[in-house]
Amino acid sequence: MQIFSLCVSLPSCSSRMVLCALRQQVLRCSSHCRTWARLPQRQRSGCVYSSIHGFNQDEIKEKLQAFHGGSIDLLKQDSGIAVLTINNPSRMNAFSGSMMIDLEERVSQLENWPEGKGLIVQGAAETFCSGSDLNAVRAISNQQDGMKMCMFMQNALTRLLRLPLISVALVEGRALGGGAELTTACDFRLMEAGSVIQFDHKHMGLVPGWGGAARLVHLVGSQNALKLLGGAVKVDPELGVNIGLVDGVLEGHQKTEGAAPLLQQAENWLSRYTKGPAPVIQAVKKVVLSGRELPLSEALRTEKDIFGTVWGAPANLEALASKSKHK
Ligand SMILES: CCCC(=O)SCCNC(=O)CCNC(=O)[C@H](O)C(C)(C)COP(=O)(O)OP(=O)(O)OC[C@H]1O[C@@H](n2cnc3c(N)ncnc32)[C@H](O)[C@@H]1OP(=O)(O)O
Repeated sequence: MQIFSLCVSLPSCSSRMVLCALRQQVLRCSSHCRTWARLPQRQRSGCVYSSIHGFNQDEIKEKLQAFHGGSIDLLKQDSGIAVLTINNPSRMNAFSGSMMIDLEERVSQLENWPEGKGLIVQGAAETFCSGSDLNAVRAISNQQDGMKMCMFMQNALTRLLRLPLISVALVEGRALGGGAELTTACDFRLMEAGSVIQFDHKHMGLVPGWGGAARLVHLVGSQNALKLLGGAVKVDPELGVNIGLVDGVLEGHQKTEGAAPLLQQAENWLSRYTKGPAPVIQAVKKVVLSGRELPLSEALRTEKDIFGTVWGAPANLEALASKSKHK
C-alpha cells in the first residue's frame, strides 16, 4: 500500500516505473507465499516424512554413509536443462547408501536453481539403474532400518518429482527394482530400443518402497500396476508405450547407424516442452503438479495464485508488446 502511494506521488516517470515494478514484485511474492501457505507444510517442503512421523533424517544419513561407492552427478547446463547421472557402473548403477545421500543433496541443488527448466535422469555406462545395492540391503536387513531407508528415499524421490522442472528418465539398458521406481519419479520416461523397465521386487521377496507403487498406479492404473508388480513383467518400449508408462522410444545409437547419441536425442525430445523463459516453464510444471496432487478446489486456487506470478511479469509483457500471432 505504501509502495503504491509512493508510485503515484513520485515526480519522475522513471522512478515511478521502478517503484511500480517493485510493487508488482511484492504482490507477486505475497501471492507466491499464499500459494505455498495453502499447501500442507510437508508438501511445501516436498517431504512426505518429518519428525512428526518419528523420522530422523540425520540418524539414517549416518547409517547410509557407511555404505559407500558410486556417486550421483549433476550437470546444470546453460540451456536450463540439467543432467543427473546415476554413476556406479561396477554394480550396474545400484544405489549405495552414500548415493542415496548424494541424491538428496542434488535434489536440494535443483530446488534452488532459478534458471532451471528441465531435467534428464540417466544412468552411467549404458545402463539405467539396478535398484538398491544388495550389499547395503543385506547389511540393513532389519525392519527398522529398512523403513528408515524407505522414508529417506520416498522423501528424496517425492522432492525430485515435485521440482519445478520438467523431468524425464532416459532409460538405456535396465531399470530394475528401485531403478524402475526412480523412473516413476520423473514426469516422463524415454526408452532406448532394447531396454527394459522391470519392477522385479518380488524376486527379492519385496515390494516397492521408494514410492514406486503409488506413482505407478497413477501412471498406468491399478490393473496394469498389479500385473507389472505381480508378474515382475519385463516392460519393453512397446509395452511401455501401450500402457502409458513410456512417452517415447529412442533409436539405439550403437545399433542404428547415424542415430544421435541418446542424451542428445533426449535433450531434443525435452526441449519442445522447455522452450521459453524459466519462470513460465516452472509455472507450467507447478500448475500441473497442483492439479495432480491437490483436491480440485485447492488446485484451482493454487492455479490462480501461480497465474498471478506470470501475469504482468516480464515474459508476459514482452509477449504482449511484440506478438499478435503465435505460430
Ligand atoms: C526398494 C528397492 C528395492 C530394490 O531395488 S531390490 C534390488 C533390485 N535389483 C535387483 O534385484 C538386481 C540384482 N542384479 C541382477 O539381477 C543382475 O546383476 C543384473 C542387473 C540383471 C545384471 O546381470 P548381468 O548382466 O549378468 O551382470 P552381473 O550380474 O554380473 O552384474 C554385474 C555386476 O553388478 C553387480 N550388481 C548388479 N546389480 C546389483 C545390485 N542391485 N546390487 C549390488 N550389486 C549389483 C553384480 O553383483 C556384478 O558384480 P560382480 O561383477 O559380481 O562384482
